Amino acid sequence: MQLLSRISTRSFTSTMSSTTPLLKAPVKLALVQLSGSPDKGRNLAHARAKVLEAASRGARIVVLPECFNSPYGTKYFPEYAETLLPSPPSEAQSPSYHALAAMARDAGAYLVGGSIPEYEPATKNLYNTSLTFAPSGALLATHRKVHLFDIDIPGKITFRESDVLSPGNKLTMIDLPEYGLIAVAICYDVRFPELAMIAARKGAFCLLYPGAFNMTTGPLHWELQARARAMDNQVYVGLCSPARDTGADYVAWGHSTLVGPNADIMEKLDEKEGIIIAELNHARIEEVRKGVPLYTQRRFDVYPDVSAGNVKYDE
Ligand SMILES: NC(=O)CC(=O)C(=O)O
Repeated sequence: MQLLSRISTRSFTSTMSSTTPLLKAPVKLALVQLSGSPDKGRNLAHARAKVLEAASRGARIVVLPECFNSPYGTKYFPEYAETLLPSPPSEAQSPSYHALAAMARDAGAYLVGGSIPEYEPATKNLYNTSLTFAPSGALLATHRKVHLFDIDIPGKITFRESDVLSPGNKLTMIDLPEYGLIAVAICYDVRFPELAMIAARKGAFCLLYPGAFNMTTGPLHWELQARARAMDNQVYVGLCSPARDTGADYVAWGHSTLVGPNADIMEKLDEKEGIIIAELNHARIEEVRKGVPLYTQRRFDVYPDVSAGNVKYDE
């Protein structure tokens, strides 16, 4: 008995205090489900119009979909890829980077810029990369998709991002000074609960995934993944998809979804273009964690804490 209580006291130590406010002030988040086309210029202009619309409706964090500037597919990535060159006169080589920076600045909002195909000249590698900008237009973080989408479901879908892309090597957490920490990852990354768990234990209030599930995996797993990550971690989760284009090589499921910390669907779109805007607040996280106090009940004497040890992440 004595031994048990000694073990449990030690193992109940969480990496966070339950009184730490994860979300410092209520914030409106927008998930912008965009229709795309093969025309990169049109995609950037369209994204800009929708980001400004979301901001005019009060959103202070705006999220775009995976590969919002190009069609999604391995044959498109080399053609649409850009090298990330922040300073002028590189605008022509890096149009998406500069367009996103301007959108954030003109919207006066944090912008999780979906993802774009990226080319790194030094290594000649291609990545599926998400750029997050501050309301000033400054780049805050870069997330390269860590888990590449390689699946083979006979008769349904075969996709191998690793034929052309290289994986990123870190977890991405971003400090938004007025609000707190968010984590950003891309699509297939959502299927790996470790990323979400580590981010939440490090104090993220919201996990954001630009993503593009398809007509096979979308109905099966899209909502389930979002709700599972929220349920396990008692945080907000946002999945932001392109709108469905049945003429595209890869037909996206759509259904951008915002889930609350109790795994509740706060808002969900259908397959068409649209914008979700909803308020996130700390009181809701606290209420959920008080009711089901997972954060004080973990047993790291029985199993390891995945957020401890050798984790590569930006904070
Ligand atoms: N497109 C992806 O990266 C992932 C996906 O469609 C799935 O996991 O299903």
